[in-house]
Amino acid sequence: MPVVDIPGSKSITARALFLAAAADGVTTLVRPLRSDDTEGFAEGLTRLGYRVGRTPDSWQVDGRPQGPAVAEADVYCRDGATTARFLPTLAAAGHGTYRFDASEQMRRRPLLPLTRALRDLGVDLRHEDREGHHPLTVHASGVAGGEVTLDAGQSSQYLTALLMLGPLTEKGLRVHVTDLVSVPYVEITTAMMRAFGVEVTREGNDFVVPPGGYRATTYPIEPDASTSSYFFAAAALTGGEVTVPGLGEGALQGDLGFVDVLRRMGADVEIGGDRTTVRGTGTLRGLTVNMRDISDTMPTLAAIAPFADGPVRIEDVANTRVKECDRLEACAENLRAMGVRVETGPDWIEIHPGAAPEGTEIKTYGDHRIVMSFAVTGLRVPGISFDDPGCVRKTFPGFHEEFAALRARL
Ligand SMILES: O=C(O)C1=C[C@@H](OP(=O)(O)O)[C@@H](O)[C@H](O)C1
Ligand SMILES: C=C(OP(=O)(O)O)C(=O)O
Repeated sequence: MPVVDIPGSKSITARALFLAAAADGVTTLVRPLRSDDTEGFAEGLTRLGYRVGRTPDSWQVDGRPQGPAVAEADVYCRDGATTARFLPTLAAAGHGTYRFDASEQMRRRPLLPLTRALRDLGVDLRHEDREGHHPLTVHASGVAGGEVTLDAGQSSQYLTALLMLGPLTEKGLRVHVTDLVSVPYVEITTAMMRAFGVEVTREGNDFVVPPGGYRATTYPIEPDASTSSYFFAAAALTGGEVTVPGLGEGALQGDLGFVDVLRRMGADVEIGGDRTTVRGTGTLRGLTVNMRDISDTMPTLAAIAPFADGPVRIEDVANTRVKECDRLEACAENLRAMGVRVETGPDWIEIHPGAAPEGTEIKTYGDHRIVMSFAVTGLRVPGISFDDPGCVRKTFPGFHEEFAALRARL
């Protein structure tokens, strides 16, 4: 019975770094994710003058409720959207001139609703080249707070950034949200803010955050639920069994809900107090599923869909087009290269199982999830390779070794 130790959650590590930096006192992150995204986040904090101490199993952050310790900084956010969207927001609460840039991939990804909201709150924020994209400079002089309207229909990260900024403002924040995707990620944010001493209240479409700052704490990081999806999918696809410890009934991450999709398809799923087990049964039913809440697992499902007993239709995932790549088209293109019939629309993909898929070199577009998803397909299709296998470093540098070890045990 393979038990797989999954590295820490990217989303929780990024939030914990932000909240720790903003808190009064020293916070310890226990078992943070060590990957390109989170190392980039920690490096960004260091550039802004925060002290981040590291041991193999924990990171310590000296909080600075008054904001960055330096008056000027140049921060490179790499490929991380959490870094690229959360750090400029944190910096806005301080006093100084902070420039943020990112990789080509991240520069293409949108940011405008967040930067508009920050400007509406009085932040002097200037985009260098293209409005709503990196690079950008924040001329920070603190944030008074008040009311602001936000369209988070493209990314919930805009809302998370503003909510986490709230306690650092003088008056607190009321964010009126006109649209919102990836709702469970906002629930991670509010649960974590509570652990750092701040209660966010919801009044209809308004999120209300009190002023007053954060309290430092010791924060254990859950294993990453999105990363776990590849291992759970592997069990469902091969008739094997996979247990992930540390992710159970009380898990913060909505992406654990991917196991409910596998259950609907025919897998046996057990969610215990502190672990989750998926057992493949040999049945993989086709289905129609709305993945608006758990869209990082859309490629995982697309990658096993050719083995279902009927069409798999994934709906309401328009924003997967503005992730590390256009994931709907990347999944469709790679499945077609394997000989699978696929259709896509503005916010959906439909995969039609047919003849046995053929091996191909997967076009990854530098997207870690395209690699990890099609590695699962590779359990049933000989001859799958990747044009850029190393891009898994974004969230799981050891993925290929761990997955090979699982493969040998399934
Ligand atoms: O807040 C977060 O940590 C994340 C939110 C989601 O993004 P969107 O809200 O842009 O869908 C998710 O896809 C991303 O991997 C991490
Ligand atoms: C979309 C993702 O990352 P981010 O938006 O945090 O860069 C992801 O990890 O799938």
